Amino acid sequence: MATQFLKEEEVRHGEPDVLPAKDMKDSFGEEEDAAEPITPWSRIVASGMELLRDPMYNKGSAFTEEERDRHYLRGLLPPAVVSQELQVERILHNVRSYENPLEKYVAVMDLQERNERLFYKVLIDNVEELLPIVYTPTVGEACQKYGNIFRRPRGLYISLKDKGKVLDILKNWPEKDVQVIVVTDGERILGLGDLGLQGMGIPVGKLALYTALGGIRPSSTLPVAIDVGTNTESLLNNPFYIGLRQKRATGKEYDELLHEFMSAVKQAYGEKVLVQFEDFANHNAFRLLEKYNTTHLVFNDDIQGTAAVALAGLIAALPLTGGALADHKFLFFGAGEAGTGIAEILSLEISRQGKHTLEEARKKIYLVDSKGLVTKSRFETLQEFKKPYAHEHEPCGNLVSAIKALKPTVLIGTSGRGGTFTKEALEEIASYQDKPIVFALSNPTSQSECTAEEAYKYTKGKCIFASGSPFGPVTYDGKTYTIGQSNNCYIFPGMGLGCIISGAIRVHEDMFLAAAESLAANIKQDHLDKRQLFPSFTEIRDISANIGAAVAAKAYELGLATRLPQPKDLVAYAKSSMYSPTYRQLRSSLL
Ligand SMILES: O=C([O-])CC(=O)C(=O)O
Ligand SMILES: [Mg+2]
Repeated sequence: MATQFLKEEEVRHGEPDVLPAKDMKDSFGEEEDAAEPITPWSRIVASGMELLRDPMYNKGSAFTEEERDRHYLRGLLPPAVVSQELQVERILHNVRSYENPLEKYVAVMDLQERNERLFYKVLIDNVEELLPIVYTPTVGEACQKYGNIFRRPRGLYISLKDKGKVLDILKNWPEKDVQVIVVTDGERILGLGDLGLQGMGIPVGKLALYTALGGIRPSSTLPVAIDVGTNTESLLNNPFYIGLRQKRATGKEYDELLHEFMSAVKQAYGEKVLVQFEDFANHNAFRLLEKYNTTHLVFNDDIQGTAAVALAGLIAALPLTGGALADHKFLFFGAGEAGTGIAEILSLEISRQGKHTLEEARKKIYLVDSKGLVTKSRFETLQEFKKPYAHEHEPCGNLVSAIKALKPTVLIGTSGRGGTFTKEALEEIASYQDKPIVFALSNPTSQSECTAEEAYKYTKGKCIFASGSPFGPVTYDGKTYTIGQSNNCYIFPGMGLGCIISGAIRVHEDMFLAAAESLAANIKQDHLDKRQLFPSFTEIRDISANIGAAVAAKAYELGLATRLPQPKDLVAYAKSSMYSPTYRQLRSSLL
């Protein structure tokens, strides 16, 4: 009887996460009517062994006696019926028994393939412990070895071989109501470089966080990896590599595939699907964003998400340093997506405070790239995105000489190069500045410009520190500091939620400013006492709801929202729209 069908109430995003009143009654009840119409929120799911093999509906040993009888599961499961809470404990027990983070990653991601609600319950209830596993830093190692640990495909793989067929590929995806896509071409995965198709681990991980942190329904998320080849020899020579064995296509060939994808996305899912560009190399990231942000609902996480989160950290730090943002001098080490993205949002925020023009604000910001300080004398040869920061200044060949010459109060690492905030550099900034702000934002941990411990040690406990990858607390000179993680995962889930609940059709930079301000507002005196610039992840779902509401409010204000009328209480509406991983009852139907 494997063909018997069940239905589960499925809540769509933008609809509050409650069932219509008539369906609130216990769905096991005899009142079930075969002729009952299927609501727009219903889904048809198989029963018996097929049900156990379907990660969206499988509850494993948590299926109740009644469900086992009703849904043809008796005998297919061992007799012990356990609660979801006990299942969570069991999973944690197993995950903790592995010492190697990559083994933990495989164990947790396997769960996502078996039992999706349990996966999210484990993740949501243990977010601080598991974030470094499903996300930075372990996801970086997972991508490096993606071919070796490959078990089951997840997401859509679109390669040069598929040119002309991209819409057909989207049609192969089982979900029709996609609301958020994260797409990468794998050319700059974290600070690990070109990992080709193995970069797929990043969209998969980011979207797991859209659900766990931002409450986006898993079935409405779609990870995509675009395969145009890789220039990484070790991957091309690895028999387990999962992508095309060729060097990266560029120019017209690349642009055509990307364009076909972007057009197909709109055709398949409409105007309101959010596309997050992730881990593209600089030479494509800026131009793709510019090309598509007037026609699609898109943003680039590494430029704009990273920028908003860093801005939130800088705003949060002001009570510690005193003064306003405009009173600081900023030096960026690394002038790519993150560096210039932060520089731009920072200039915008300073200019919005009314005392400075955008031009004046930009003058407070200096960039160091691989050739040294970005100066006017280099203007002609600079990439476009660096040009606003090419100021009149003597050349400085390296970071330390730039610190000496400029005496910045804020030092931000976005270089993708580990260990580059040397003892000398950190000692220098602490030599003239009482409370220097030092952000080492590159990921994963191996690429962080310095460790939290080094930052406190070499500045003799003076610095106010944040990092892109997680670090545990640091004790220096008898004081213990909590290290805030300036990672875009504080922003993108709330940004997605805000776009969805408002039905936004474009992402505007002011929506990122609103998100940053909302995040910064979580930092209170007790955080500042520990010099912690970002809140703990245990509160992240409420924080995401607040960010979502702030983003949505801005979208309404800018006339970019299509879901009308505007809900009166956006925070309550955001919260009620969030996915909950608690098991739902399956209803018997269509007998
Ligand atoms: O994934 C992360 O941890 C943050 C990010 O976008 C990157 O480093 O590229
Ligand atoms: Mg990224």
